[in-house]
Amino acid sequence: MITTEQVLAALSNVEEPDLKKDIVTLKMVEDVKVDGKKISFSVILTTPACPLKDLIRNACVNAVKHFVDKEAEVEINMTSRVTSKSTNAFSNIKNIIAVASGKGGVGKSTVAVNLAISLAKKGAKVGLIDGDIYGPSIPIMFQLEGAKPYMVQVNGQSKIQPIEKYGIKLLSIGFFTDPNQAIPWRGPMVSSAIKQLFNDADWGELDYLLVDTPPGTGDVHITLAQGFPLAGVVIVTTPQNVALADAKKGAGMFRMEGVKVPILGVVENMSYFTPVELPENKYYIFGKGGGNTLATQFEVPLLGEIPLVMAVSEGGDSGEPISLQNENVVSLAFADIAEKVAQQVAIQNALANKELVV
Ligand SMILES: Nc1ncnc2c1ncn2[C@@H]1O[C@H](COP(=O)(O)OP(=O)(O)OP(=O)(O)O)[C@@H](O)[C@H]1O
Repeated sequence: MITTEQVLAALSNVEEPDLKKDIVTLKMVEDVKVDGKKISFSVILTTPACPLKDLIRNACVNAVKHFVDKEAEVEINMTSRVTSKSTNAFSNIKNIIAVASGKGGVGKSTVAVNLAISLAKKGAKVGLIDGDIYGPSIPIMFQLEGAKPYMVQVNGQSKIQPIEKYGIKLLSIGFFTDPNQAIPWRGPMVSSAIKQLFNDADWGELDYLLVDTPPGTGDVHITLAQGFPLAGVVIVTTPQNVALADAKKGAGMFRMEGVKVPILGVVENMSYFTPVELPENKYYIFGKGGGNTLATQFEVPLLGEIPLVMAVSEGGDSGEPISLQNENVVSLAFADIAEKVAQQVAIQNALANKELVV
């Protein structure tokens, strides 16, 4: 007769490739049930966007068949519980991810929005803060210009209710300012506005809260890096040398002593132009390989390369970001980037919690 102990012993041969420990030691296996040759259990991944899901599932099936019974009928419920740093002060927001660039106009907001949508499509609970005080573009990208968030009472306190669209909870500085009026932002004002978006809003439970930051390194970045337990930062660049040089400075700020925010990786946007009618033709109009060089210099992954495609800017302007579509080259690229970001967050959390030693 097969026992649950035998199943667990077999599964202790399955290694989580990123965390480099077996899935039983990592407490990723739950609800083991045995009924004759029918064996079922749950595997709890570190994120619903886990790129290793199929690999781990296959390894589990193989381990049970190899070590327990080759005729076993294995049923696995692949589920997830998103991890967080144990020092994270927010009990409801598991991971805050900043999206930053050195230069303006490289597609930072485009990446932040499509990344948020791609993570939500994988089943994660996602929030997005538009912290680009100088040019908040998220209201336009979600067709929410002029929208005003409601206030709600939470435990006797008045809180801002984020606006929900496409399954994402959103707050933008743009919801509280007049788009026709330029605001002379001073350091302390910036800092308190950003803090309010976090602390005075009713975010509920979130797996990932993405923050779109202004270009460069300024008060928003300092406030975030010093005041919040960031899970990491995603650096967006285009391939040109000028963009790369600025991206290097931007990324460098997060590496400074006293800041030390993990860089999750580099996204190269507008990597090449591809005509709709000839998708196999790639024209590297801004140069080739810059994002990869930057990622190598910082010893971080290149998370992906997004082509220059008209549908991306059309999606942004019309309030229907391209990642809402399914079988599209760009939305597939963003889906892949979302998996890689979630994977890097899980690795950084494991490192911070001393569950992973490198
Ligand atoms: N891969 C792409 N293909 C085509 N157009 C793109 C692509 N990425 C971004 N764009 C367009 O380029 C413009 C700038 O993008 P976006 O606003 O995302 O940049 P940003 O870096 O956030 O800018 P800012 O400096 O204002 O914060 C937008 O019109 C956007 O739709």
